[in-house]
Order: sequence, then C-alpha cells, then structure tokens
Amino acid sequence: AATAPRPPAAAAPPRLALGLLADIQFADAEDGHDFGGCRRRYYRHSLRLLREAVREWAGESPPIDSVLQLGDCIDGQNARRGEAESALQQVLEVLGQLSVPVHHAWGNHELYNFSRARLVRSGLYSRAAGGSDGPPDRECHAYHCSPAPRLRLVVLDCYDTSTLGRDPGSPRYQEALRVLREKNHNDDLNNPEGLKEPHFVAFNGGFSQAQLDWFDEVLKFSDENQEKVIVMAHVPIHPSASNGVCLAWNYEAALSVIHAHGCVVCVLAGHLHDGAYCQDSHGVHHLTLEGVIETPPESNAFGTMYVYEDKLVLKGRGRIPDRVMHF
Ligand SMILES: Nc1ncnc2c1ncn2[C@@H]1O[C@H](COP(=O)(O)OP(=O)(O)O)[C@@H](O)[C@H]1O
Repeated sequence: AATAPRPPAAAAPPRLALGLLADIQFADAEDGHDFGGCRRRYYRHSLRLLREAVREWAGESPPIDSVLQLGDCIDGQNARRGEAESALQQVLEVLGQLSVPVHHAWGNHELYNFSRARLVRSGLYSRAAGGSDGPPDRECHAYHCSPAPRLRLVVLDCYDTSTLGRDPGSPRYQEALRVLREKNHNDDLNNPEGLKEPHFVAFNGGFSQAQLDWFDEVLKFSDENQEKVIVMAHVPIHPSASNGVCLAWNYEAALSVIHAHGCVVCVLAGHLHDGAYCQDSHGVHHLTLEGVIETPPESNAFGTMYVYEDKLVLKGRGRIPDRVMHF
C-alpha cells in the first residue's frame, strides 16, 4: 500500500516581530510642503496615520515584540508654535497604547524642539536611565539591547556631533560648527548647493569618536557571541540608501565599524521621506523607510519586520513595499 505523504514541516515562527515607522513629524497644523515646495507634508494627518498603524499592530498575529520609531516624531514648527510638549505627548500617548517597548531614534526635528538635556528626561529617552548599555556620555542617545536570544538591537545617535540641540557656547557645538564650516561654504548651512560633499548640511549630523568606539565594542561582543545585529539610526549611512544629501557626516566611519565585524545584518533609517534600499558590498541590508509625513492621508507608511534565522521579512503597508532580506 502506498504510504501517506508526510505533512509539510510547519514553518518555524519568526524569532521577533518589529513594528517600524519613520518621520511622523506631527504638528497640529495645515498641510505644507518640503523646502523645495514640491512634496506635500500632511502634518495633522500624520497622527491619524500613526493611530491606524498602532491599531493594525495591536491586532497582528504573531504579536509585535517592539516598535522601532526612526526619528522626527514631531515637526520643528511645534517649537515656534509653543506646542512641542503637547505634540510629543500626543504622539507618545498613541504609541503607549501598545504594551510593547518603543525604541526611539533622535532626529533633527527632535532637536529643533528640545535640548538634549530635555530629551534625556522625556519619553523619547528609550536608553535605560541607569544602565551601562551606551557610550559614557549619557546625553548621547545610543544604546544596545537584546530583544531575543542571539539578536541585538543597536540604536545610534546621528546628531552626536551637531550644531542642533547644543548650547552655542559649548565646546561640542563649536567643534560641530568647525566640521560643518570646513565642508560647507554656503551662508545657509542647511543648503547643500555646490558642495563637493553635499551631506555636510546642518540638518544632518555625525557620530563622535567615543560613540564609534563604543559601537565597535558592542559589535565585537556580538561577533563573539554569534549574535545577529539590527542597527537603527535616523540618518542613512550608505549613499545607495540615500539621495546623496541625507547621509550622516562621517557615514564612512560608521560603515567601517560595521564592516570590521560580521554580525550586522541590517541598518534601518528614516530622514529621507522617500524609501531607499541597497545591499552593500559586505552583504549588509540598508533600508531607509518612507516617511509618514509625506504620505497622503488615504495611504500610510509603516511596516512589520519579522526576524527569522536566515532572513528579515518586511511586510509593508501603504507606500512601503514588502521585502525579503536574506543573510
Ligand atoms: N536645500 C536647502 N536649502 C536650505 N535649507 C534647506 C534645504 N533643504 C532643507 N532646508 C532646511 O533644513 C531644515 C530641515 O529640512 P526638512 O526638510 O524639514 O528636514 P527633514 O527631512 O528632516 O524633514 C529646514 O529648516 C529646511 O527649511
């Protein structure tokens, strides 16, 4: 008698499910445009799109383990309007409806609204307050954690060297201004026109040597412990996952650290508002997410990324496409 065919082996469940979104840039304001005037920004709708994302995540199975918020969660104009605190509160309230940890990257718009000293005491300080999980500078919002066995998440602070969020009288500000002025001769330091290295603008920033040294140590540990590492930062660090302007000042230094180790599988970023993706020469996936703020109200821009033994599977919503990234 013929033997009954064996049922197919049940697919292994993902080791981790992560909610992803970038550049909510909420403000209780009428629609506007980007600097170039050609892309619409839906400031008020972005909070509703966030609510929809949270509602969808809450109903997903398997349930998400955490959310990665890739920075610029409220728009800089809140500062002028005196609404920075209330706008942040509204965004955090919506994210707080999920009973999972939210990892926040700090973007330029966080720093248009708040000083670093204020951010450290805000809900955006997802680095553990008492822990030794980050660089010695406690105001540098970089840290690591292990959301599942043999997996590590590293959050990087791309504005560690920046004129944003620091007192103009401080040595750190003066050093950042020196770096910026050396590469950017325009009167307006946000203007990339005519620059040989157009990413040297004030709305980008860089990594301090102290942060890079710490990052190197974390990746060394992960290599030694056979971990896979997901890195998140506000600003892209690979030119092919960018438009050439939205890049961290010393992105090459961050890439060198990553390439000196084998453990990093993926770098997630926002800032650009357009999506971008590349797999670099060392096999690392660089994924830059479409921003919520430039997403028409009838669409959305969020995703769920499932982490498997050998791949990342992104289920995108709205204008974020699905993607499978093997490693
Ligand atoms: N080409 C440019 N020339 C001069 N200023 C610019 C240029 N592009 C952006 N900016 C300014 O830089 C700041 C950040 O730009 P914005 O588009 O809000 O950044 P983000 O992509 O983070 O939303 C804003 O103050 C904006 O007016």
